[in-house]
Amino acid sequence: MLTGIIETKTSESQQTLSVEPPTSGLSLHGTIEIPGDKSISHRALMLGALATGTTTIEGLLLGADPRSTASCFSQMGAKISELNQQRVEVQGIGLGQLLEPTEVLDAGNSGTTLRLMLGILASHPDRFFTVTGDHSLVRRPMDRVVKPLQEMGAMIWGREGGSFAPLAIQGQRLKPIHYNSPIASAQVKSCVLLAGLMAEGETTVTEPALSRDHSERMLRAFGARVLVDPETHSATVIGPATLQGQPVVVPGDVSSAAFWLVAGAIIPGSELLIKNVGVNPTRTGILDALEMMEADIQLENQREVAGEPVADLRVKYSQLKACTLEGSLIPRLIDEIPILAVAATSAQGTTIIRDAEELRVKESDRIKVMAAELNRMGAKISELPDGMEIVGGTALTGAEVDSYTDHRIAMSLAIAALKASGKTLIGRAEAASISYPQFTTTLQQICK
Ligand SMILES: O=C(O)C1=C[C@@H](OP(=O)(O)O)[C@@H](O)[C@H](O)C1
Ligand SMILES: C=C(OP(=O)(O)O)C(=O)O
Repeated sequence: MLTGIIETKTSESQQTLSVEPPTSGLSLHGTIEIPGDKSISHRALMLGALATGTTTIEGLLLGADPRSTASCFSQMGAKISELNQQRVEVQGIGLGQLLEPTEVLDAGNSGTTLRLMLGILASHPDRFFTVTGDHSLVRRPMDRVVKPLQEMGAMIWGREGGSFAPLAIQGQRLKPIHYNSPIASAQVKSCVLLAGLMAEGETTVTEPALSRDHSERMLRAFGARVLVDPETHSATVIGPATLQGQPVVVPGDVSSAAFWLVAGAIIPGSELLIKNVGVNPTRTGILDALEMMEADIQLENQREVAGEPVADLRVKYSQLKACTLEGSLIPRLIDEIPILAVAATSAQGTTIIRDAEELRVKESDRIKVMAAELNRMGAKISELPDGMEIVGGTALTGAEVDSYTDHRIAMSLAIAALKASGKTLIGRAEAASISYPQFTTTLQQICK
C-alpha cells in the first residue's frame, strides 16, 4: 500500500525508499506488532540444533540474519522446519554431534551468527569447517573471539592471523578458561560460553560492563549449569553440559521498537502503542536514554514470557532534552545509537555520546555514516573517536542519503526523514530486511 508519503522503488534488487511528509505536517498513530528479537532468535535456533529432542520456536524473527543461522545449522545436520512466525520446529542433533559440512558455512551479514557459531565449531573435535560472510562481515574483527578460543586450545586460521573471515576451523577438545574480556560484548561472552559447553570444568567470562544475557538465560532453560555474578559481570558454564530441546517464545525486539519509540517521541501530535516488546534490563538502555531526554513513554501490561520480561510500550510526542550517553549504559543500547542520534537532532541542547567506539566495527562505521548522512539533511553532528556530539534543534531538510547496506542506518534515516521538510531518498533501503522485513509496511501504516 502506498500513501504518497512513503514510496519504494526497486531496481536490480536495490530499493530506494522515498519519504515526503505533507507540508501541512504529519503525526503518527497506531498499534504496532514488532517482529521477534534477533538475538533470541539466533540463540533459539543454535541451542535447538545442539540439543537432543525437539525445540519449538514461536515468534522467530524472519529476517535475513536468523535465516543465515538456520541455513548454517541445517548444513550441519539439524532438521529445521520451514521458517514462519507461528511455529518453527528444530530437531536437534545433540551436543558434539554436528556433521562436518561439505560446503562453506555462510553467515551472510550476521556478526552474531559467525561469532557464536565459531565457539560451537571450534569445540567439535575431529571435524573441519570453513566459514565466511558478506562484504561487510569479512571486514569485521573476529580476533575478539578467535583469541579466547585459541586460549582454550582451538585451531583457527584466517587472514591476518585469524582476525578476519573467511576462516578455517579444525575442531578440538577444548579446555575451560577464565577469560577477562577487554570489551563488553555478548557475542564474545556467548562464543566462549558455547565453546565451554563441552569443555570439562568451569568456563567463565568476565566483562567490563554487563552485556545482554540472553545466552545465559536460554542455556539454563535448556538444562546447562550456568552461574552469573552481576557484581563482577561474570558468567560461568559448567561442562560437559547436556542440552534438552525446549519450547521457546521469542518476544518482540526492543531494538526494532526503538525506531517507533523515537518516531513517536519527535513527531508532534504522535501517539503509538508498540505491543509485546522484550524489556530484558540488559537491553533497555534505549528506555533509560529516552527517559533522560524526557520522552513520554509508558510501560503497560508488564509480564514474563518464557523467561524474558515483556511489556507494551506507549509513546507520545514531547519536546526532548539533550543528554550524555556513556559508560555502562552503552552496551545496553549499542544497536540503538543510530536512532538515538536522530532523536538528539530534535532535542534542546547538545547531546554527547562517548565510549561507543564499537560502532565503528558494526555492519558499517555507524559513527561516520550517521554523522555524514544526517549532516546532509541539515543536522549538526561532529564525530568523536568514540562517539558523536549532536547539536539539537536543527531543522532537517530532505536529501539523498544512503544506508551503506546497514539495516540500522536505513531505518534510522527513514525516521529522520519523517521529521524533515521535503523529500528524502534513502538508497539501498532493502538492508532493513536483515532485522526488520516489515519495516516499510509498518511505516506506511502509521503515516496514514
Ligand atoms: O549477542 C548478540 O545477539 C548481539 C550483541 C551485540 O554485539 P556485540 O556483542 O558485538 O556488542 C549487538 O550489537 C548485536 O546486534 C547482537
Ligand atoms: C550489530 C548488529 O548485528 P550483528 O553483529 O549480529 O551483525 C546489529 O544488529 O545491529
